[in-house]
Amino acid sequence: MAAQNATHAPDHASDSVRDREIEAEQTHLDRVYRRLEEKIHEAEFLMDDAAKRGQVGTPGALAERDAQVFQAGVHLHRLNSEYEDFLFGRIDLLLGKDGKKGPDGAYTSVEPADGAIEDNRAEIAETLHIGRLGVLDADYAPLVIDWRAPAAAPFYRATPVAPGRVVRRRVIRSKGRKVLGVEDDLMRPEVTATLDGAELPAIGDGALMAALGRARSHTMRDIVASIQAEQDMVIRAPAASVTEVEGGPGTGKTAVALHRAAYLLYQDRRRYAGGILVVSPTPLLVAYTEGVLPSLGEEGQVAIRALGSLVDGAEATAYDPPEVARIKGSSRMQKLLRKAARGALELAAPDAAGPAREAGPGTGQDAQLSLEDLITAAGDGTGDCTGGDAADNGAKNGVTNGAKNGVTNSAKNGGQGRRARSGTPRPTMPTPPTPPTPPAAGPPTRLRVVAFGGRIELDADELHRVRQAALGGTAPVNLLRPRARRLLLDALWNKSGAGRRYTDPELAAEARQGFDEDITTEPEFLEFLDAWWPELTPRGVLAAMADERLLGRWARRILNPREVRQLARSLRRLDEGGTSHAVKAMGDGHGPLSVHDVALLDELQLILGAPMRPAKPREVDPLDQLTGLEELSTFADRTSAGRGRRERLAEERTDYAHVIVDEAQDLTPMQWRMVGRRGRHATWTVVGDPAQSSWSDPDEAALARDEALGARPRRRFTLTVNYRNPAEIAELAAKVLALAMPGMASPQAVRSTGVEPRFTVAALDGERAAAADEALARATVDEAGRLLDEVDGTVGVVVAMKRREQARRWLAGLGDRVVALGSLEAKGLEYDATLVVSPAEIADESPAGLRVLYVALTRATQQLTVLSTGSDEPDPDGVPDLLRD
Ligand SMILES: Nc1ncnc2c1ncn2[C@@H]1O[C@H](COP(=O)(O)OP(=O)(O)OP(=O)(O)O)[C@@H](O)[C@H]1O
Repeated sequence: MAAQNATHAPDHASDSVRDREIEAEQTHLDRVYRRLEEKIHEAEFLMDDAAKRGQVGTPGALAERDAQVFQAGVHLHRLNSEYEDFLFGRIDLLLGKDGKKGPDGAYTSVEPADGAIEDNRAEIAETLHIGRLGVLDADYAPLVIDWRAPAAAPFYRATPVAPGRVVRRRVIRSKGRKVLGVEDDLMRPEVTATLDGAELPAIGDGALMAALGRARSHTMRDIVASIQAEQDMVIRAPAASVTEVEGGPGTGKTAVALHRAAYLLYQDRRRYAGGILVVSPTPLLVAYTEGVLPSLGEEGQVAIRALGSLVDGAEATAYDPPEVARIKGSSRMQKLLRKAARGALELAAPDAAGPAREAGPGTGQDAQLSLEDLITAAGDGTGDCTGGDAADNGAKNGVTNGAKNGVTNSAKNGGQGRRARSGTPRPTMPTPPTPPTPPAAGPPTRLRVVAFGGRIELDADELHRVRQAALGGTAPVNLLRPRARRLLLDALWNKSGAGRRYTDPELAAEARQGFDEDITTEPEFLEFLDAWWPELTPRGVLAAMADERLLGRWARRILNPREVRQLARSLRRLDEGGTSHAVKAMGDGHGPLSVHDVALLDELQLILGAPMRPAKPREVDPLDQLTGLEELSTFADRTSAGRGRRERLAEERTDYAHVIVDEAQDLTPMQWRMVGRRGRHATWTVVGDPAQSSWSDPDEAALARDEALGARPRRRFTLTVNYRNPAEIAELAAKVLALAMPGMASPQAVRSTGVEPRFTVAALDGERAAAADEALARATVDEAGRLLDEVDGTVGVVVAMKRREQARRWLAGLGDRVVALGSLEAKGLEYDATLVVSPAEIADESPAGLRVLYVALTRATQQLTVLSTGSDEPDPDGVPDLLRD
């Protein structure tokens, strides 16, 4: 920790010294802007020159340069108006041990030269300014060092214990082109240092405290100006393999993970052109954090996605009740989904009412029938692929005379225009004058073809056997269709007995080839195949699982009957119309998804196999194209134009070069599998806090996590300082931590505000439920209003999940500084003030309830109120049972 231990002069510098220092920084900033303008002029000159000299270079290169100049102009304009702190830091350094300079023009030595300090006096040998991008002057001397460059590392790492060459670290606050203030930390307070003969002053109360004291908005800010040493170690950790970071609430895990993404891109843009994925637990946390990377100059290659939106087309925000989430998240689902996918084949094709089925005669089935029904219904004449009469007609018409002599004359006989091949027998399928069959669901239960002048039929049992044979092994169900087709042909061929008629294997093979060709080019056969082996969709299969009877069969020895009931009931949501029979659901499944459904969809995608689609060309990253001036992009630029692009990039990619998992403690085993598939070849940064886990079976999740990360070597870090909560709030939260995870250490709060948490009580025991709710509503609104008056920024009201909608209604009139959150939604977020409503309700909601309550209690940066109901058993001071000593 640098600033925490650093000595900052307690604002002893007089106003005139402060003004002088600000003036000096202003002069430097002006120089930087002048240099940026020069660079734009240079680019414009190049353009002009190129135009004068005609087509020098390829048209593509000229267009690129044109775009570059245009972009640079736009960016400069925005830099002027929008970049609050383009230049934010400065370090004053002693002479280094060696005189070597790095590529950024700065001296590389970490340690000071012998004799750099004598009698506690020293001369500053080098001053570096740190900013969001690097700028060199015309002589290649550094005007600004990019915060990610090695030369900037001492700005973050130096501490009074290990100051290296740093004497003073300064944070500069600016807006647009104007410097507003400076905050200094002295790393060697005992040394009197001079710069150009004048003593080096120290101004302000220290940068970290200034940053932490600022009011919060609904979006996270970058911490680039005040990254602390232990955080910097994580951000700059080598990219290889897996970086795991643990730390309590408010230790900066999310901030560090995002800064690390920017650092990795800076270090090796080519490598990470494969994209960086940041996985967040909730859309709220995505919205809260998504501005950080653009403000650091990076966004084009980073996709931030919530767990509920990780699968294209899925946008889940609903939460399952804990007992259902527990089932859906468990790794037992893998086996169940495999069974369900195979079982679902027996149900209707998704387009069961579509034209293909109408074209195939006799495929009608009672839409409500399940597999058993379908099989027992076989043989009643409704499940044919080809109508019996029609088949007879075909035979009578002499379309086929697969005769003993093996000569086919279907072409001669005008048989359906098939290609005639001498020497091969000609099995055929007739094209019967079929009356359209009413749309129906359920797979066909009989396949009938006409070949060799006779009818060949596979009945329901035979078809079932063929299906089982095709399903052997673990290959994706949709991709097994060619195999099923081949096995069907084998079965038909065997049944025809034609194979026995040929003693000459060559003739037999030729006959078989003709047989296959003729049958498989018949529309009726293809229609049969479509209906009998439909292409399954993940949503369709999931919806089919809403049928409790079917699910019970598929889940035998996997779930208990209670779990089957709970799961089936939950999946009924997918069947929008509410008609929950499985067959209809198979063609439907487009109802709202829960967050946990998404991992199931992803697993099913794997089990079913994606239909082949032409590969989309990968988009070129504009950052790769812009050379030299690429650094000059700004926040507004990147957020507006970037969003659409970011979404497209995320849509196209399922495999990333680096995966960052935030709040990793919350991923269920099924979610780990989903995320793991997106980083099969990736390096990883995984941040989390076991004490905040809302998942009830951490061992199972740990196993799934290990599988997702594979055998890659891991590097572990622990963050120990809580930058969010004042000590007063952290102390209260620690009481719940002691209950939730006995023995687990709390992070150390970096500051204290002197404001103790407040306790109030809404409703007392014995009140009727409606009256108690009203009292709770009133108390919530009153207290939220009071907190809004107390703080300048945001107020978060955290309630049990079951009260989420209710609380939103209660608070609707208080404006947008206040937000109502279900306890599971509070993950990762922070507010100036937090109101936690009924700790007992939150804790009782799930087996991990105490940990969820711990999360709720650690969201505030300034003030916390705990509002109790009767069930909290508050003492006379309003302190609920759970929070007493
Ligand atoms: N070095 C720093 N300088 C200034 N602010 C910081 C620093 N480190 C963290 N913070 C601030 O502390 C707060 C907590 O950070 P962050 O959300 O990243 O913590 P976290 O460990 O992810 O917390 P949680 O586990 O509760 O989600 C944020 O407001 C962040 O900006």
